[in-house]
Amino acid sequence: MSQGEIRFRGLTLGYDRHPAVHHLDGVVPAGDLLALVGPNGAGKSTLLKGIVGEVAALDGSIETGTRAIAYLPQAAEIDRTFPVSVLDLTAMGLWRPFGAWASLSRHRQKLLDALAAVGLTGFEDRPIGTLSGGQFQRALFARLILQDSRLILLDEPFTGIDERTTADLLALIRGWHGEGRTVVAALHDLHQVRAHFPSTLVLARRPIAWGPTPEVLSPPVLARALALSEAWDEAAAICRHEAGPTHDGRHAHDPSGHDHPPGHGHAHHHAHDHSHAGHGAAP
Ligand SMILES: Nc1ncnc2c1ncn2[C@@H]1O[C@H](COP(=O)(O)OP(=O)(O)OP(=O)(O)O)[C@@H](O)[C@H]1O
Repeated sequence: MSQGEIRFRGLTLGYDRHPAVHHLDGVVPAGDLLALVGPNGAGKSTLLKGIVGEVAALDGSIETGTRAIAYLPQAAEIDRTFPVSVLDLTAMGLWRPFGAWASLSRHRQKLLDALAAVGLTGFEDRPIGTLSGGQFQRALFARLILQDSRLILLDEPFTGIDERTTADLLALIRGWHGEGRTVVAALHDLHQVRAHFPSTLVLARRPIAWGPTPEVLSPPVLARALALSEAWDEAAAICRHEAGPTHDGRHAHDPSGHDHPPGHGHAHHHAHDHSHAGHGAAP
Protein backbone atom coordinates (compact mmCIF):
# COMPACT_ATOMS: atom_id res chain seq x y z
CA MET A 1 0.00 0.00 0.00
CA SER A 2 1.08 3.56 -0.54
CA GLN A 3 2.80 5.30 2.40
CA GLY A 4 0.10 7.88 2.95
CA GLU A 5 -2.82 5.45 2.94
CA ILE A 6 -4.87 4.36 5.97
CA ARG A 7 -7.16 1.31 5.96
CA PHE A 8 -9.78 0.63 8.61
CA ARG A 9 -11.37 -2.82 8.83
CA GLY A 10 -14.24 -3.45 11.25
CA LEU A 11 -12.43 -1.20 13.66
CA THR A 12 -13.37 -0.80 17.31
CA LEU A 13 -11.17 1.34 19.55
CA GLY A 14 -11.80 1.97 23.21
CA TYR A 15 -10.67 2.08 26.78
CA ASP A 16 -11.04 -0.77 29.27
CA ARG A 17 -13.09 -2.60 26.64
CA HIS A 18 -15.59 0.28 26.38
CA PRO A 19 -15.75 1.31 22.74
CA ALA A 20 -15.04 4.94 21.89
CA VAL A 21 -15.05 4.37 18.11
CA HIS A 22 -16.60 1.39 16.40
CA HIS A 23 -17.78 -0.10 13.12
CA LEU A 24 -15.29 1.87 11.11
CA ASP A 25 -14.53 0.49 7.67
CA GLY A 26 -12.89 2.31 4.80
CA VAL A 27 -9.80 3.73 3.22
CA VAL A 28 -8.22 7.15 3.50
CA PRO A 29 -6.47 7.40 0.14
CA ALA A 30 -2.90 8.70 -0.05
CA GLY A 31 -2.90 12.46 -0.58
CA ASP A 32 -6.28 13.03 1.05
CA LEU A 33 -6.91 16.16 3.11
CA LEU A 34 -9.50 14.83 5.52
CA ALA A 35 -11.34 16.62 8.32
CA LEU A 36 -12.54 14.57 11.27
CA VAL A 37 -15.59 16.24 12.79
CA GLY A 38 -18.09 15.37 15.51
CA PRO A 39 -19.21 16.55 18.91
CA ASN A 40 -17.11 16.36 22.09
CA GLY A 41 -16.49 12.76 23.03
CA ALA A 42 -17.25 11.53 19.48
CA GLY A 43 -13.98 9.60 19.31
CA LYS A 44 -11.90 11.88 17.10
CA SER A 45 -8.84 11.92 19.36
CA THR A 46 -9.23 8.22 20.00
CA LEU A 47 -9.21 7.50 16.27
CA LEU A 48 -6.05 9.56 15.73
CA LYS A 49 -4.39 7.79 18.67
CA GLY A 50 -5.47 4.47 17.20
CA ILE A 51 -3.79 5.33 13.89
CA VAL A 52 -0.49 6.17 15.63
CA GLY A 53 -0.77 3.07 17.81
CA GLU A 54 -1.32 4.80 21.17
CA VAL A 55 -4.69 3.10 21.58
CA ALA A 56 -4.91 -0.56 20.59
CA ALA A 57 -7.81 -1.93 18.52
CA LEU A 58 -10.36 -3.87 20.58
CA ASP A 59 -11.59 -5.39 17.35
CA GLY A 60 -10.74 -5.10 13.64
CA SER A 61 -7.62 -3.40 12.39
CA ILE A 62 -5.91 -0.24 11.16
CA GLU A 63 -3.23 -0.47 8.49
CA THR A 64 -1.02 2.45 7.53
CA GLY A 65 1.49 2.61 4.71
CA THR A 66 4.13 4.07 7.03
CA ARG A 67 4.95 3.74 10.71
CA ALA A 68 6.72 7.10 10.71
CA ILE A 69 3.53 9.09 11.23
CA ALA A 70 3.75 12.78 12.11
CA TYR A 71 1.23 13.35 14.92
CA LEU A 72 0.24 16.55 16.70
CA PRO A 73 -1.70 15.76 19.89
CA GLN A 74 -4.21 18.16 21.45
CA ALA A 75 -2.45 21.09 23.10
CA ALA A 76 -3.71 20.05 26.55
CA GLU A 77 -1.79 16.79 26.27
CA ILE A 78 1.59 18.41 25.66
CA ASP A 79 3.84 19.24 28.61
CA ARG A 80 5.27 22.71 28.02
CA THR A 81 7.18 22.81 31.28
CA PHE A 82 9.79 20.48 29.77
CA PRO A 83 12.92 22.69 29.81
CA VAL A 84 13.97 22.67 26.16
CA SER A 85 14.54 25.38 23.60
CA VAL A 86 12.49 25.95 20.46
CA LEU A 87 15.39 24.52 18.44
CA ASP A 88 15.51 21.37 20.62
CA LEU A 89 11.77 20.91 20.31
CA THR A 90 11.94 21.23 16.53
CA ALA A 91 14.92 18.84 16.44
CA MET A 92 12.76 16.14 18.05
CA GLY A 93 11.20 15.83 14.60
CA LEU A 94 14.52 14.37 13.46
CA TRP A 95 14.69 11.64 16.07
CA ARG A 96 12.96 9.02 14.05
CA PRO A 97 15.05 9.34 10.88
CA PHE A 98 18.39 9.89 12.59
CA GLY A 99 18.10 8.40 16.09
CA ALA A 100 18.11 10.29 19.38
CA TRP A 101 21.89 10.60 19.59
CA ALA A 102 22.64 11.81 16.09
CA SER A 103 24.54 15.07 15.96
CA LEU A 104 22.09 17.84 15.26
CA SER A 105 24.71 20.36 14.21
CA ARG A 106 24.75 19.18 10.63
CA HIS A 107 20.97 19.51 10.52
CA ARG A 108 20.99 23.01 11.97
CA GLN A 109 20.17 24.68 8.66
CA LYS A 110 17.23 22.34 8.13
CA LEU A 111 15.95 23.23 11.59
CA LEU A 112 16.33 26.95 10.97
CA ASP A 113 14.55 26.59 7.63
CA ALA A 114 11.63 24.86 9.34
CA LEU A 115 11.45 27.61 11.99
CA ALA A 116 11.50 30.21 9.20
CA ALA A 117 8.66 28.39 7.44
CA VAL A 118 6.47 28.77 10.56
CA GLY A 119 7.52 32.38 11.19
CA LEU A 120 9.75 31.67 14.20
CA THR A 121 13.09 32.97 12.95
CA GLY A 122 15.01 34.31 15.94
CA PHE A 123 13.12 32.17 18.45
CA GLU A 124 15.49 29.17 18.32
CA ASP A 125 17.04 29.64 21.79
CA ARG A 126 13.82 30.56 23.60
CA PRO A 127 12.68 28.05 26.25
CA ILE A 128 9.37 26.59 25.04
CA GLY A 129 7.71 27.56 28.35
CA THR A 130 8.09 31.24 27.45
CA LEU A 131 6.21 31.03 24.12
CA SER A 132 2.64 32.17 23.60
CA GLY A 133 0.11 29.50 22.68
CA GLY A 134 0.27 30.45 19.00
CA GLN A 135 4.09 30.55 18.95
CA PHE A 136 4.21 27.14 20.60
CA GLN A 137 1.81 25.74 18.00
CA ARG A 138 4.06 27.16 15.27
CA ALA A 139 7.04 25.40 16.88
CA LEU A 140 5.12 22.13 16.91
CA PHE A 141 4.38 22.60 13.20
CA ALA A 142 8.11 23.13 12.61
CA ARG A 143 8.67 19.78 14.29
CA LEU A 144 6.08 18.21 11.96
CA ILE A 145 7.96 19.67 8.96
CA LEU A 146 11.16 18.00 10.18
CA GLN A 147 9.37 14.66 10.55
CA ASP A 148 8.82 14.77 6.80
CA SER A 149 6.13 12.08 6.92
CA ARG A 150 3.73 11.09 4.15
CA LEU A 151 1.02 10.81 6.81
CA ILE A 152 0.26 13.73 9.14
CA LEU A 153 -2.35 13.63 11.90
CA LEU A 154 -3.47 16.82 13.67
CA ASP A 155 -5.70 16.89 16.74
CA GLU A 156 -7.53 20.23 16.94
CA PRO A 157 -4.52 22.19 15.66
CA PHE A 158 -6.28 25.56 15.75
CA THR A 159 -8.10 25.48 19.08
CA GLY A 160 -7.18 28.65 20.99
CA ILE A 161 -5.04 29.88 18.08
CA ASP A 162 -5.65 33.34 16.58
CA GLU A 163 -6.73 33.97 12.98
CA ARG A 164 -3.36 35.06 11.69
CA THR A 165 -1.54 31.99 13.04
CA THR A 166 -4.37 29.73 11.90
CA ALA A 167 -4.12 31.17 8.38
CA ASP A 168 -0.34 30.61 8.34
CA LEU A 169 -0.65 27.03 9.58
CA LEU A 170 -3.49 26.31 7.13
CA ALA A 171 -1.17 27.48 4.35
CA LEU A 172 1.41 24.93 5.51
CA ILE A 173 -1.23 22.21 5.49
CA ARG A 174 -2.26 23.19 1.96
CA GLY A 175 1.42 22.94 1.00
CA TRP A 176 1.62 19.42 2.43
CA HIS A 177 -1.54 18.53 0.52
CA GLY A 178 0.05 19.93 -2.65
CA GLU A 179 3.04 17.66 -2.06
CA GLY A 180 0.71 14.66 -2.00
CA ARG A 181 1.01 14.00 1.72
CA THR A 182 -2.04 12.69 3.57
CA VAL A 183 -3.37 15.02 6.27
CA VAL A 184 -6.11 14.05 8.74
CA ALA A 185 -7.20 16.77 11.17
CA ALA A 186 -9.77 16.73 13.99
CA LEU A 187 -11.57 20.07 13.80
CA HIS A 188 -14.54 21.84 15.36
CA ASP A 189 -14.84 24.87 13.05
CA LEU A 190 -17.09 23.76 10.20
CA HIS A 191 -16.49 26.96 8.19
CA GLN A 192 -12.81 26.11 8.22
CA VAL A 193 -13.56 22.53 7.17
CA ARG A 194 -15.76 23.68 4.29
CA ALA A 195 -13.16 26.18 3.13
CA HIS A 196 -10.03 24.04 3.32
CA PHE A 197 -10.78 20.32 3.61
CA PRO A 198 -12.05 18.49 0.51
CA SER A 199 -13.05 15.34 2.46
CA THR A 200 -14.79 14.90 5.79
CA LEU A 201 -15.54 12.02 8.13
CA VAL A 202 -18.31 12.75 10.63
CA LEU A 203 -17.93 10.62 13.75
CA ALA A 204 -20.30 10.12 16.66
CA ARG A 205 -18.56 7.09 18.11
CA ARG A 206 -19.32 5.42 14.83
CA PRO A 207 -19.03 6.86 11.33
CA ILE A 208 -22.09 8.92 10.42
CA ALA A 209 -20.97 10.10 6.99
CA TRP A 210 -17.75 10.07 5.01
CA GLY A 211 -16.99 11.61 1.65
CA PRO A 212 -16.63 14.94 -0.17
CA THR A 213 -17.12 17.76 2.36
CA PRO A 214 -19.98 19.62 0.60
CA GLU A 215 -22.03 16.42 0.52
CA VAL A 216 -21.14 15.27 4.01
CA LEU A 217 -21.62 18.47 6.02
CA SER A 218 -25.38 18.63 5.60
CA PRO A 219 -27.67 19.73 8.45
CA PRO A 220 -29.35 16.29 8.83
CA VAL A 221 -25.98 14.54 9.14
CA LEU A 222 -24.78 16.99 11.77
CA ALA A 223 -28.03 16.77 13.71
CA ARG A 224 -27.80 13.01 13.68
CA ALA A 225 -24.19 13.07 14.87
CA LEU A 226 -25.16 15.24 17.81
CA ALA A 227 -28.19 13.13 18.70
CA LEU A 228 -26.21 9.88 18.57
CA SER A 229 -23.45 11.31 20.68
CA GLU A 230 -25.87 12.48 23.35
CA ALA A 231 -27.61 9.13 23.41
CA TRP A 232 -24.43 7.21 24.02
CA ASP A 233 -24.33 4.84 26.94
CA GLU A 234 -20.93 5.17 28.60
CA ALA A 235 -21.30 1.75 30.21
CA ALA A 236 -21.81 -0.11 26.93
CA ALA A 237 -19.92 -3.31 26.33
CA ILE A 238 -18.29 -4.06 22.97
CA CYS A 239 -20.90 -4.06 20.25
CA ARG A 240 -20.34 -6.48 17.39
CA HIS A 241 -23.16 -5.32 15.11
CA GLU A 242 -22.22 -4.26 11.63
CA ALA A 243 -23.19 -0.63 11.06
CA GLY A 244 -22.13 2.66 9.57
CA PRO A 245 -20.99 3.73 6.15
CA THR A 246 -18.04 2.01 4.60
CA HIS A 247 -15.80 4.18 2.56
CA ASP A 248 -13.71 3.70 -0.51
CA GLY A 249 -12.14 7.15 -0.60
CA ARG A 250 -14.40 8.46 -3.35
CA HIS A 251 -18.04 8.28 -2.39
CA ALA A 252 -20.12 10.07 0.19
CA HIS A 253 -22.60 8.16 2.28
CA ASP A 254 -25.42 9.61 4.26
CA PRO A 255 -27.59 8.32 7.05
CA SER A 256 -30.52 7.73 4.73
CA GLY A 257 -28.85 4.44 3.89
CA HIS A 258 -28.46 5.26 0.20
CA ASP A 259 -25.17 5.62 -1.52
CA HIS A 260 -24.63 9.18 -2.62
CA PRO A 261 -24.35 10.44 -5.25
CA PRO A 262 -26.84 7.95 -6.71
CA GLY A 263 -25.48 5.45 -9.16
CA HIS A 264 -21.85 5.94 -8.20
CA GLY A 265 -21.48 3.96 -5.05
CA HIS A 266 -20.51 0.37 -4.71
CA ALA A 267 -19.72 0.42 -1.01
CA HIS A 268 -22.49 -0.70 1.31
CA HIS A 269 -24.27 1.11 4.03
CA HIS A 270 -26.15 -0.46 6.90
CA ALA A 271 -28.37 2.21 8.28
CA HIS A 272 -29.89 0.45 11.25
CA ASP A 273 -29.61 2.12 14.58
CA HIS A 274 -28.94 -0.04 17.54
CA SER A 275 -28.71 0.27 21.25
CA HIS A 276 -25.19 -0.44 22.41
CA ALA A 277 -25.97 -1.76 25.84
CA GLY A 278 -26.11 -5.51 26.07
CA HIS A 279 -24.46 -6.34 22.73
CA GLY A 280 -21.36 -8.41 22.44
CA ALA A 281 -19.08 -9.79 25.07
CA ALA A 282 -18.97 -8.12 28.44
CA PRO A 283 -15.47 -7.88 29.87
N1 LIG B 1 -7.75 7.56 28.44
C1 LIG B 1 -9.06 7.34 28.45
N2 LIG B 1 -9.62 6.44 29.28
C2 LIG B 1 -10.94 6.21 29.29
N3 LIG B 1 -11.83 6.81 28.44
C3 LIG B 1 -11.32 7.70 27.58
C4 LIG B 1 -9.94 8.03 27.52
N4 LIG B 1 -9.73 8.95 26.55
C5 LIG B 1 -10.95 9.19 26.03
N5 LIG B 1 -11.90 8.46 26.63
C6 LIG B 1 -13.35 8.45 26.33
O1 LIG B 1 -13.51 8.08 24.97
C7 LIG B 1 -14.57 8.84 24.38
C8 LIG B 1 -14.07 9.53 23.12
O2 LIG B 1 -13.14 10.55 23.50
P1 LIG B 1 -12.25 11.35 22.46
O3 LIG B 1 -11.30 12.17 23.26
O4 LIG B 1 -11.72 10.42 21.45
O5 LIG B 1 -13.36 12.29 21.78
P2 LIG B 1 -13.16 13.56 20.85
O6 LIG B 1 -14.10 13.39 19.70
O7 LIG B 1 -11.74 13.77 20.53
O8 LIG B 1 -13.71 14.72 21.80
P3 LIG B 1 -13.32 16.29 21.92
O9 LIG B 1 -13.95 16.98 20.74
O10 LIG B 1 -14.00 16.66 23.21
O11 LIG B 1 -11.83 16.39 21.98
C9 LIG B 1 -15.06 9.79 25.48
O12 LIG B 1 -16.21 9.24 26.07
C10 LIG B 1 -13.93 9.84 26.47
O13 LIG B 1 -14.40 10.08 27.78
